[in-house]
Amino acid sequence: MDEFSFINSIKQNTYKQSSIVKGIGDDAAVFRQSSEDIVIAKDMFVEGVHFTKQTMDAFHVGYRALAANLSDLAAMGAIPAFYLVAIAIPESWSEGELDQVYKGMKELGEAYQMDLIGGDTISGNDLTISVTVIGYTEKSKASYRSNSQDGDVVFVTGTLGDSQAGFHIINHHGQYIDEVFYKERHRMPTPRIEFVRELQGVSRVCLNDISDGIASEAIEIAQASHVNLHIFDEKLPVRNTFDQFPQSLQHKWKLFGGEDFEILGTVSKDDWAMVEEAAKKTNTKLTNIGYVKDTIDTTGNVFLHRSNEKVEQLEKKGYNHLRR
Ligand SMILES: Nc1ncnc2c1ncn2[C@@H]1O[C@H](COP(=O)(O)OP(=O)(O)O)[C@@H](O)[C@H]1O
Ligand SMILES: Cc1ncc(C[n+]2csc(CCOP(=O)(O)OP(=O)(O)O)c2C)c(N)n1
Ligand SMILES: [Mg+2]
Ligand SMILES: [Mg+2]
Ligand SMILES: [Mg+2]
Repeated sequence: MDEFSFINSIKQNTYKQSSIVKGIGDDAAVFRQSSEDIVIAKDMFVEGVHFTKQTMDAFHVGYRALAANLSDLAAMGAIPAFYLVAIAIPESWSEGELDQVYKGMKELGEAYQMDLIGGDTISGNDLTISVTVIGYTEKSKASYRSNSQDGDVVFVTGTLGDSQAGFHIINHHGQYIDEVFYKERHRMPTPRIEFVRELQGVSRVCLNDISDGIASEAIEIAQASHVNLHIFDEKLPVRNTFDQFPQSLQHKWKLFGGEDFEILGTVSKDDWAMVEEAAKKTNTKLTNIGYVKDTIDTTGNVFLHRSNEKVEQLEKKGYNHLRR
């Protein structure tokens, strides 16, 4: 294998998106768009930081790298269309493994009619994948973190803490219930594209996806919208077998764990029924976990109401790459 035969091997023969003018094979890709807003996001996925050969198979590496990026498109309410992949490949990764990485990406990409339209290939010391995704929304319909308002309902999809529970199971030998579910939530998270696309009829919705833990993502919404979020610990959705783990770990994983790639959002009370309808239609678990309160004296804070009536202000202490 050399660089160019590798690129040839990953190149699509045909494209699904009708807006494509030039895909892989020139200095850049070209697509044509006239009436929608273009949405672009990039997330890296790096050996030793996001995964090791012990925590994931090559297929999962590709799948998870693209899933995290699709989750960011979901958080904008966007329809996925294209992706570009820059990859640094160590000598220790075989041709067969690389093939599996791209198979993982392809499986998810094809599920959303996405085309791989470019990227870059180099050799490197740790497998590093940098994905760029491109999607679109109807004009002015992107769901910004700054869209939250006083009185909104706070909601979250799916269950929380699963990915870190899966990571724990992978790294600690032992007997666990529901092992397959938790491991898969770590390796093959579901970007909530279908659900957010059903929210198009809602006039204003605020969304953020949970990569660093719900506390961190909730604070991002509170700060961008200049509001306070109040969430109830007892309402935070967890898997029915989550109580097999020590309580302190449950608390840590569901609030600060991250990598669940669920959607945290807020919407007006009047539109809550439409969100419930979207969840039902797309078979997505949805939970009302609290409310938004605008006060004159403080904004940008998130308060966790505990079952003992105690209220604590949450810190942004989820996953943070440059915390030193
Ligand atoms: N090195 C960088 N250069 C430019 N923009 C960046 C860089 N890192 C992050 N960003 C931007 O900062 C914002 C927040 O990034 P991030 O916290 O990674 O979001 P998310 O958790 O949704 O992936 C995004 O708009 C992202 O594009
Ligand atoms: C080997 C390994 N160590 C640690 C983790 C935990 N971890 C790594 S990155 C991360 C946060 C999410 O990744 P990030 O790059 O911050 O995604 P973004 O917020 O940009 O979407 C977590 C919880 C892991 N998944 N694998
Ligand atoms: Mg990011
Ligand atoms: Mg995000
Ligand atoms: Mg992060």
